[in-house]
Amino acid sequence: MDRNDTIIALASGAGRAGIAVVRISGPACRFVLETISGRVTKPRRLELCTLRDPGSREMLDEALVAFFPSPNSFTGEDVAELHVHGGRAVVAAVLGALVVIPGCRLAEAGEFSRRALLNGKMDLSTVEGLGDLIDAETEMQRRQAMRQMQGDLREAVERWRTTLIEASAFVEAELDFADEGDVPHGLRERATGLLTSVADELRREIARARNGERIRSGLTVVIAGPPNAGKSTLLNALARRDVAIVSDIPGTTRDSIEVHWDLAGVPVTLVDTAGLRESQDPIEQEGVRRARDRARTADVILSLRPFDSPTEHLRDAPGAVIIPIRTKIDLATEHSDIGAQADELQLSATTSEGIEALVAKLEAVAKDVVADGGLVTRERHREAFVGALTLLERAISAGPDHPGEFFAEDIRLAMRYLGRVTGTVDVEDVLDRLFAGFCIGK
Ligand SMILES: Nc1nc2c(ncn2[C@@H]2O[C@H](COP(=O)(O)OP(=O)(O)OP(=O)(O)O)[C@@H](O)[C@H]2O)c(=O)[nH]1
Ligand SMILES: [K+]
Ligand SMILES: [Mg+2]
Repeated sequence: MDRNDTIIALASGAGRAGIAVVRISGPACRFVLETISGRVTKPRRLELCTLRDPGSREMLDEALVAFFPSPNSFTGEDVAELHVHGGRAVVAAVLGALVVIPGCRLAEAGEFSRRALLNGKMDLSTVEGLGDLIDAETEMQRRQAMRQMQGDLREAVERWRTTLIEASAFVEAELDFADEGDVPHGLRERATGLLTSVADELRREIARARNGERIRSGLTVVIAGPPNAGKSTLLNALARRDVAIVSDIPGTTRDSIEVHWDLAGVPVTLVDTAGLRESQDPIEQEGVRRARDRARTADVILSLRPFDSPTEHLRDAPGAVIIPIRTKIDLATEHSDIGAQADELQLSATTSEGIEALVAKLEAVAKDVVADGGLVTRERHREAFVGALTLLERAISAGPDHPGEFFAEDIRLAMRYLGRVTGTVDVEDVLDRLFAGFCIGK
């Protein structure tokens, strides 16, 4: 991947559209404009130009052209945008004409953003925010991505790093004075005070991290319970679609069936599972194994049991919210009813009783997640925060007799962890993975 190449890509979505945007970035940008549109247009103005094939001079399209000279552009390099008519053949012809210009080639996935990062226009956390913004499917994902793209995470990390640098300065001073055998009072205490303030903030963000990750990647809600509890019926009712097969034969559902759902702006994957029971049938056994697997990693478990079954609800799912539900209550008679357990939601898919209350409960869970979202949106951030916190806690608890050199080293390593979040250190580790998920032209 040569950084001196001028890169070209369709920046808008593929397929038929009114307008398509072709983006160009790199040192040959001016030459490209001269070649294809006859002139370099005025900076940051849209100008109507006739695009011509560089070889045959045949007209390719009428386009609005914008030129963003370096360094005031998305990538920091000379950038141009060609707003062409969005037909597939138009786009193919324009791209075809551009890539034969010397020094030009098609961009790789995420290459524009990578250049923006390498040229200091963005840091790793804001590039991630941009990626998430483009992938955002729900309102809360959009808001979260926007905050990160605008630099909320970066600013916090930079603030903490500044505080830690200040703390290091006190320790350095202490080490200097120690050489002279006359250490002024309170330097270590002041350094420890600064570390404590950063550690407190890190701890708070780590506590909220799961919620931030849930907003980004979605909540998993698993419907679990014995065969014929009405799990598939409930999935269909919530999805308002006939997604899963329902029958009065126990063991109908084998595979886990997933439906995507937008719950108060939070993306949700709703999973219907095989009825939990002992079975001789190897396929059903596998279904039950998958059901238990999904329940183990769920954020919310809808634990179902029919009104006439004494089944115990799942209770031991660490980290998950469990909503116990008693189903088919439309069928309950004095003889058959074995009674409600405390905290059970009463539900009938036939009469729709309880459905609204269940949705309200789920929305409340989603709202709690959103209300306590915080700065962390990815496991990568959480790991860096945990790493930094561990070192700060070690330094804080070591006490005043801890050698200053060790204290300073812990601070330095903690700063290194924080630097991973914004990409000031170890950036290459993360880049390839991050940009692989990007589309071409981003
Ligand atoms: N009367 C009544 N019948 C229901 C209700 N919910 C489900 N049923 C019936 O109960 C039977 C089982 O429903 P399913 O949705 O297939 O149950 P399941 O839990 O998915 O069953 P498995 O996939 O076999 O584990 C079907 O005949 C449904 O029509 C309800 O609220 N009231
Ligand atoms: K069934
Ligand atoms: Mg089922």
